Amino acid sequence: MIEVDELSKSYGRRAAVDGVSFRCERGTVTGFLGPNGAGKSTTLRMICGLTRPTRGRALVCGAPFRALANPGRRCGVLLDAAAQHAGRTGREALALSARIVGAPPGRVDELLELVGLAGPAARRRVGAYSLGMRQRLGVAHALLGEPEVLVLDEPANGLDPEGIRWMRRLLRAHADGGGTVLLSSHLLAEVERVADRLVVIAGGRVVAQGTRAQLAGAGDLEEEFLRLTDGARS
Ligand SMILES: Nc1ncnc2c1ncn2[C@@H]1O[C@H](COP(=O)(O)OP(=O)(O)OP(=O)(O)O)[C@@H](O)[C@H]1O
Repeated sequence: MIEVDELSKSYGRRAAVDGVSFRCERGTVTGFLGPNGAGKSTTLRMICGLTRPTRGRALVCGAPFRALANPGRRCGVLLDAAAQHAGRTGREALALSARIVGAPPGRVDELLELVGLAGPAARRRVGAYSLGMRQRLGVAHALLGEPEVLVLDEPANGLDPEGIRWMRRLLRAHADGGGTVLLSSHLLAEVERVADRLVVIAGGRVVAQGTRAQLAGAGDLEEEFLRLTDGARS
């Protein structure tokens, strides 16, 4: 479970995130949606203890991320798939993280298989990976410690249609198994098919949250999303 309470971050006089509050319950996928520059990444970074809030707080499994004893076993994180060591093979990178998290030896091959990087792909250097392959490896890293919570920033970036469907099914299965998933996107179509709840952010503020039906009823969700975020694109 994730609890975000009045989370705010200012850079100088500019508020990147301003009083953002929402909850992600176990067994659900929450889509965190907003146009470019809305404050999604900054919010996710604060949830994961990488950016210090100016105000407010975020709890993951009941505690601030930085206070979790072995965070990789509670909360799997994929914030920037491009930020991975280019010189290691996919398998080496994952094996190294497995040791840090304390994952059993067999987990690396199991995950490479799960994310579609088994075989020759696992033996290639990460520097030669496409963005989609890096996203897959990033997801494997996030899943290493078998965490309850997953926090993923734009995980569908660079994935082809088959990859997007694979990601959707993986996240759905994680939530259906009792996990908690929070994923961001600036593309409504990517998240509306998998998310149980949507949190829409624009200009650093939450402008709507709820189920699809609560947000748009029988109407057009895309129209509603564009209306809600109109004027807040930067
Ligand atoms: N380190 C920083 N210093 C100054 N301003 C920042 C910093 N990080 C983010 N910002 C600003 O905060 C605002 C929100 O940025 P953020 O990256 O959180 O948005 P986003 O919703 O993730 O956007 P995108 O979809 O384009 O990735 C933007 O105006 C951005 O320029």
